[in-house]
Amino acid sequence: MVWDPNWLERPIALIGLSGCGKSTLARLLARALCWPWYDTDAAVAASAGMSVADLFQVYGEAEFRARESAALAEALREPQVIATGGGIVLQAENRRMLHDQATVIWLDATDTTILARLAADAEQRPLLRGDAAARLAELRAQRTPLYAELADLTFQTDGVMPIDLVQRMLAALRYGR
Ligand SMILES: Nc1ncnc2c1ncn2[C@@H]1O[C@H](COP(=O)(O)OP(=O)(O)O)[C@@H](O)[C@H]1O
Ligand SMILES: O=C(O)C1=C[C@@H](OP(=O)(O)O)[C@@H](O)[C@H](O)C1
Ligand SMILES: [Mg+2]
Repeated sequence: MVWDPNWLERPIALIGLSGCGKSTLARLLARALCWPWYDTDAAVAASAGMSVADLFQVYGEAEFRARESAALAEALREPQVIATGGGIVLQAENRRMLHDQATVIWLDATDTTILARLAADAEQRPLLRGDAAARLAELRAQRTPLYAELADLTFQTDGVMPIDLVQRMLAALRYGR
């Protein structure tokens, strides 16, 4: 990682697998920076008038992905902290937008941590239904190279409270740690 003085001049996008803390951290980091925040999943749910889980079930993943790309494009129009969905990196167009227009922070956690965090919430994470551990392993294998290629900064979140992660992010963004 090489510190870039322009990191705080662009929208900040949080990427990573489900359960690594993107939605939680985006709000907290935005508050600390006095910036707005945006969650692409919340925007998609609002645009469809139904939950992400119901959208997957009724209209399918392709419809969700199209709405997700539109939400990302809208989010990148102003400086704010953006929580993406774990699959945002699947589409080349989304990767191009993130690379060109955002400071990208990759949040990671071990499978054990993610499964524990999401145990109470499996119904709202359609891609982890069924054998969640096996699905998570597949998603990690497919997506890790995509997250790694885009990331300006990376944080391992296991055992670190959100508020402490925000302090680490601020230090890295402002001073390169
Ligand atoms: N650093 C953390 N330590 C412990 N629990 C966390 C942490 N970050 C997020 N969580 C919890 O994990 C769950 C998933 O977090 P969320 O922000 O929705 O992740 P994502 O948006 O990446 O899927 C939530 O219950 C949240 O409270
Ligand atoms: O990993 C994925 O493809 C998805 C992750 C979810 O967001 P979180 O990463 O916030 O759980 C949500 O966008 C949708 O269920 C698909
Ligand atoms: Mg989220």
